[in-house]
Amino acid sequence: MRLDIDALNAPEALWAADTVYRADLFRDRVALVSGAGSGIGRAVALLFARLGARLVICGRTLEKLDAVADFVRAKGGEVLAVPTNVREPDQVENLFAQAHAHYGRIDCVVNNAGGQFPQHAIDFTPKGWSAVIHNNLTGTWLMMQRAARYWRDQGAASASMLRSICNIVVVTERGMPGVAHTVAARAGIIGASRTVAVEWAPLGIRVNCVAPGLTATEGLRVYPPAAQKEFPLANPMKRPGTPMEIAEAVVYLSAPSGSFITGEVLTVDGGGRLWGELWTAGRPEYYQFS
Ligand SMILES: CCCCC/C=C/C(=O)SCCNC(=O)CCNC(=O)[C@H](O)C(C)(C)COP(=O)(O)OP(=O)(O)OC[C@H]1O[C@@H](n2cnc3c(N)ncnc32)[C@H](O)[C@@H]1OP(=O)(O)O
Ligand SMILES: NC(=O)C1=CN([C@@H]2O[C@H](COP(=O)(O)OP(=O)(O)OC[C@H]3O[C@@H](n4cnc5c(N)ncnc54)[C@H](OP(=O)(O)O)[C@@H]3O)[C@@H](O)[C@H]2O)C=CC1
Repeated sequence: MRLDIDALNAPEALWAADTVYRADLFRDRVALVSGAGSGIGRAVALLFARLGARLVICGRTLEKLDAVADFVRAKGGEVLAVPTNVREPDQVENLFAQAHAHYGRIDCVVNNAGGQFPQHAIDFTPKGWSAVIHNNLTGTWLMMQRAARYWRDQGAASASMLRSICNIVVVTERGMPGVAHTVAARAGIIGASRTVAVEWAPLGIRVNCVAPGLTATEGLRVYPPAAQKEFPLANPMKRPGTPMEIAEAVVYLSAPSGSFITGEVLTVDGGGRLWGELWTAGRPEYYQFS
């Protein structure tokens, strides 16, 4: 399979890509995107910026954030970049404090930061399991809860406020061999999202998830060549999704187009939930065809 990862993720290409949304959709809004220095998070941040949003972006690596921020500013957009490890409560606190001090408001939060390593579950060490659970379950949870407290402290919501949380997860229905730790973490986020969609509705907050299937980002390079070779078998379309396709789904849920949607998981996987095989750590002999 030829994955044109660099071309699909180039900021200029993302900025020029077709979008179904109107250019002022997020004018005067503030969108906070985690893990925005690369891949899906960067595509989401750039789409928000193209649609008029002022950005808060975070991730652990300042250089990656600066590159995105410089690009957006060169296009006339406004960005606050705050290096943050979402696993650390104090850093999450600092992120929201800086965002409020800078803009005085936050409208949408996209919890995209995350990742894992491929390994057969029987070989997980306690430390490896914990690292993935902390990154993807605890980190996303800390961001969700901080956002809800922020909006609660802002007072009653008005009809014009978005107050949207969108969590990037994985498709969990059939599990995913080779990444059981991340499937466990993301299933936890889906369950928590459905629960707080109810608890936080009185605060005017909507909570949804986007579950991408195989998506062509830099992140795929951590997978072994044997797994990468089989990635076209991941869905009936026999291709990876693009970061722009995921970004359009995130915007759909975050914008007024999603105003009657909460507690939902929007799967964007080319039908991979219905047909396909994704052996992230390679196909075991037992499952070979011959
Ligand atoms: C095609 C498949 C689709 C599946 C759907 C999802 C796709 C994607 O998400 S695409 C990619 C997204 N991006 C990434 O996954 C980024 C790369 N991953 C990581 O950064 C790490 O995996 C991390 C999430 C665990 C990073 O956390 P961190 O705390 O920084 O972890 P450490 O590097 O310190 O490692 C802690 C601990 O974890 C075990 N471990 C880490 N890497 C591996 C590995 N490659 N193989 C086996 N075990 C690993 C290990 O126990 C580490 O401890 P030490 O042994 O003491 O280093
Ligand atoms: N690509 C795919 O096929 C799929 C991806 N996903 C999920 O989508 C999200 C984005 O992945 P993708 O763009 O592909 O891969 P990337 O690896 O490019 O993106 C992950 C981003 O998250 C940041 N990040 C990771 N851990 C933390 C942390 N603790 N605190 C703050 N930032 C963090 C990373 O930056 P830094 O290291 O600088 O902190 C990086 O920018 C992830 O949650 C991923 O698991 C889900 C399904 C499929």
